[in-house]
Amino acid sequence: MNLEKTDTIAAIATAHGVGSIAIVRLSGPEALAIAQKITKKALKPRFAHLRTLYNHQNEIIDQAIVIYFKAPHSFTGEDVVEFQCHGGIIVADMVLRTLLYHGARLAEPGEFSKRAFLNGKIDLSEAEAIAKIIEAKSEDAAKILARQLKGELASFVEEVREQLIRILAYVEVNIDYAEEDLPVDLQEQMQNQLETISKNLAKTLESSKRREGLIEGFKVAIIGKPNTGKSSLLNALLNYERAIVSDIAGTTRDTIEESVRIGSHLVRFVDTAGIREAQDTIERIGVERSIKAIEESDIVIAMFDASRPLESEDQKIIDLIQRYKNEKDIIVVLNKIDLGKEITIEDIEPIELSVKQDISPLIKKLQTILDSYANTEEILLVSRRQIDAVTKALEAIDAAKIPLEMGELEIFAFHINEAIAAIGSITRPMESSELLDKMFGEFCLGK
Ligand SMILES: Nc1nc2c(c(=O)[nH]1)N(C=O)[C@@H](CNc1ccc(C(=O)N[C@@H](CCC(=O)O)C(=O)O)cc1)CN2
Ligand SMILES: Nc1nc2c(ncn2[C@@H]2O[C@H](COP(=O)(O)OP(=O)(O)OP(=O)(O)O)[C@@H](O)[C@H]2O)c(=O)[nH]1
Ligand SMILES: [K+]
Ligand SMILES: [Mg+2]
Repeated sequence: MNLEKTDTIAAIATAHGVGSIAIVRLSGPEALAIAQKITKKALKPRFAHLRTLYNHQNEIIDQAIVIYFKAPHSFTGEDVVEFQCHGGIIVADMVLRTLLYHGARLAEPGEFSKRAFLNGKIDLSEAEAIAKIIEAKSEDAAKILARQLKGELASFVEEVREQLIRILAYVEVNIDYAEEDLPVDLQEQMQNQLETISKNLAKTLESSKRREGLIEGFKVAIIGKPNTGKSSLLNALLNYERAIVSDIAGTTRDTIEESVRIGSHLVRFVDTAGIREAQDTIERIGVERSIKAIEESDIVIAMFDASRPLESEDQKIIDLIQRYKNEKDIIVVLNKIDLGKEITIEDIEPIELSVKQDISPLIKKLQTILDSYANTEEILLVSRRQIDAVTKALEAIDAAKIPLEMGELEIFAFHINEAIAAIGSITRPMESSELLDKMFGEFCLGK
């Protein structure tokens, strides 16, 4: 039993700055008593009361909406009182200081969420979603995290865990009671079930990696020979003159990266140095850099100058398109169509445009591709920690296959237990207080 007395904690939950309302949160066993000292009135659970707030010298400091959430029916699972006071930093600070004067302690970053976790109100995957939602940089990210916050990943974890436990149950019966080998049909059945679980986990890992851009932003590389208008396109996409544009071939020397939102998506555009015939080392480096940019991107925009016949430098780009067309979404753009069309490229359906006039056909195409990435029902892992846990579970299941074939049931059970622990750690790690401190310590203050 934990005999340590839990502190009552307080913090400002809203952003530090000028806004119309600021919220101060108070959580812990003394929350109600402390709240009554500042409001001088009783509070009914889950009612929005308009109350006058007083400081310790009995001066009026604000008129605020005060809500009491009685334990365990609160965000933290403890008694919680919220003060929704007038915005700006001065009033909220006075309210906070008064709460501290009456015996509350200033919360550590993430301490409200940590308490919610320790009291079983949220699991770790939900806590992670809360932390990330606050920092989401696109609607895509916020939507995926809202699904996780609702417990989607937690249900997936629970399902896989139960399947593994069921397999383990067969074995345990056999370790204890049977001298002879597992019946062949049972062994086969277990192998099949493990295979299904493996496939399911591998699919989740794969689609999470492929859709990392939903959280972090998708990468789009712009490649092409010199002077096709790559930097002009970057500037048009960003709506400001980020990159130097000139009629001198080889203007862009190093890759330039910049992010912009397209609809609900966050996109990071990468403008590269033009690919030229590799006569010297520096130019070969240019080709290698473009290859790297392609490999690191989700979508490739390959630019050609429509007003000039196809040149051997363009052929290098076409070769790259052929090489990567099965792995990447590639959009071929024939730029400078305002100067007329001289180029012909076979077997490719390009978008013809003039970056100087209108890039909306390209933006439309990008939006269609990005929408298709975002439109997914699949379970997505959103942190390194979650990806590592699934990877570990997969490895443990893999390691269990041979002992199962050999009838070494204890070794088999050991590995399946490893897999169960690994997958379970996504929501409920074997309580290591260090891990929890580290995780919740990265949260914002007041969360
Ligand atoms: N004012 C306010 N808005 C907020 C929060 C908050 O703490 N305060 N949240 C903070 O992140 C988020 C909402 N999350 C919350 C989660 C649970 C409970 C809660 O009271 N849970 C109780 C009762 C459930 C119910 O009535 O259905 C419980 O789980 O028992 C409150 C907020 C976003 N908006
Ligand atoms: N007429 C016309 N000129 C364009 C268009 N787009 C770009 N240009 C011009 O083409 C030249 C090259 O443009 P850049 O954007 O520097 O080309 P780049 O592909 O980044 O060139 P490097 O960085 O040297 O590889 C500039 O003079 C631009 O003004 C267009 O749609 N029409
Ligand atoms: K140029
Ligand atoms: Mg350039």
